[in-house]
Amino acid sequence: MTKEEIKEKKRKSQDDLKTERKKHKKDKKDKKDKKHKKDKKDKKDKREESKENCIEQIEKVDTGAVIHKSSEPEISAFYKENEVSVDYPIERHIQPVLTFDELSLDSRIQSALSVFTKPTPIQSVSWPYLLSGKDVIGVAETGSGKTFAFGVPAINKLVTQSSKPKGVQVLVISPTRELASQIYDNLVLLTEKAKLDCCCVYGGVPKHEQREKLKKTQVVVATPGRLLDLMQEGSVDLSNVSYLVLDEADRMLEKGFEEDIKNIMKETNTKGRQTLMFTATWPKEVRELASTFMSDPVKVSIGNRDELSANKRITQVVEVIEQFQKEKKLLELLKKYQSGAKKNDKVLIFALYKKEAARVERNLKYNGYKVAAIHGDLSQQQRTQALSEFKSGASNLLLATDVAARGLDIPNVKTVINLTFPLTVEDYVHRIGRTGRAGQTGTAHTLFTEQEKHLAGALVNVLNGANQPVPEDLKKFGTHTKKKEHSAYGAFYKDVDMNKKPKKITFD
Ligand SMILES: Nc1ncnc2c1ncn2[C@@H]1O[C@H](COP(=O)(O)OP(=O)(O)OP(=O)(O)O)[C@@H](O)[C@H]1O
Repeated sequence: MTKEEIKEKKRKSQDDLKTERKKHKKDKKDKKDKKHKKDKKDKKDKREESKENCIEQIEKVDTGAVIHKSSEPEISAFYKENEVSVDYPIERHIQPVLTFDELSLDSRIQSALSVFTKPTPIQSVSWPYLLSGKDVIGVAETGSGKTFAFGVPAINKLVTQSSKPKGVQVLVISPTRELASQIYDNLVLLTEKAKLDCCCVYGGVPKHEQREKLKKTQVVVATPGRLLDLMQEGSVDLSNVSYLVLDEADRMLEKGFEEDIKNIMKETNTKGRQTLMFTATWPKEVRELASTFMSDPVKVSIGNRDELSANKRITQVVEVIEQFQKEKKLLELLKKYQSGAKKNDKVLIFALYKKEAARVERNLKYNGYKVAAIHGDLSQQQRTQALSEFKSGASNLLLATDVAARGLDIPNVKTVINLTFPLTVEDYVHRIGRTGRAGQTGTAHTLFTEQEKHLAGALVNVLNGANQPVPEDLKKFGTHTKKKEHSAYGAFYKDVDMNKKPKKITFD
């Protein structure tokens, strides 16, 4: 063989090897894709099958607190209409309660519920499990009555106990002071009737009063930081806590809070504890960690919440603009959403960071708007006052950072304006969920800039999932996930991929 021929042969065998490798890689990818598709299909089939079977097989468990009255067709229609899914062995499913008549609670609790006509879907499905002592993960849209979903069984458990409850028995942990305070306001409606004490513990206010209240209370609502502080100084004993709730559970299980939660949980009655997690968004990243705190949990979800999804009663408008156009645009939007017949409509504006919020607040005031603000640079007293003015309607414009994104139940917020897009699309769903609550409708108007293009794909999915129009300008960003420094926030800016854990924001 000549030198040339040898060379040619070598080149050929290298080419063959390359082609072979490419083919192998492609086969591997095809196989993986096929498996992924098959797994997805199997999962879907399983869900459908479980839905079909569950009507026939669900137990009419006698919890003492539930008298099942609804017929199979009624339940079947309810499951379908509300897209209920219960993740639990089919033979251990319990039938939901569709009316308050099906509950046999302590009469004082029952009377507190009489202001409502019927349970919300998350209450209907989770109550039978909770009343029978099970650990529950409850996932339902924003504003769907989750506080009473976990609160009613908690207080009913206390009042129906054979012995008088001693020490702290029920503990609810929430990520922000405002939310803790709101949960407290709801639970007090139940505890007052039942002649029990309830106390709210959060930072930014003196400890003395909280210490005194903790000595005699059975129910505590707390933010993690202050609670740990009081635990460390020996002002609170959690060893009798047998009903523990993490509200906004996905936020509570994020990196920054995780350690605090572990430290709190280990001080509770770990053997006899019923553990609950409630949230509107349940990303994959926290599911495994959650299971380490729970025992044989039932996962109840309302609406198709496997995919991140927004409340469908909210009209979502997304506008792609340039960064520099934002503040002018905001003034136009306020004219649009607060003029004529809409003059007194409540509008909630979200900024991303407190510096931005402070600047926009000044600008709005300069333009003659009476605006209340709530962000981390303000004292707790200022925050509380701003929120209560907005709640009562004394002011109809509130500017907030993500401190107010989750859980806050403010009546009649007609419009949410996202001046700057949040760090994650989960936060977007929570923010816009401040409108369209308790069956009402609302509008969310979002200003989106190129700085956030890495979140465009996930946002498009949320818009599609709620049958909302997707602007062409947004589609142009595709599903880009490239890391990039934010021109407005520079080094403070963290690019958050939907597949990674979101950045922790400390509110406590
Ligand atoms: N059975 C019911 N019928 C009608 N309204 C109800 C019922 N239960 C609770 N509500 C009301 O619905 C509103 C929203 O409830 P809640 O704040 O518990 O929502 P949520 O699901 O916790 O929302 P988020 O995810 O934003 O925290 C409250 O004003 C509450 O009083």
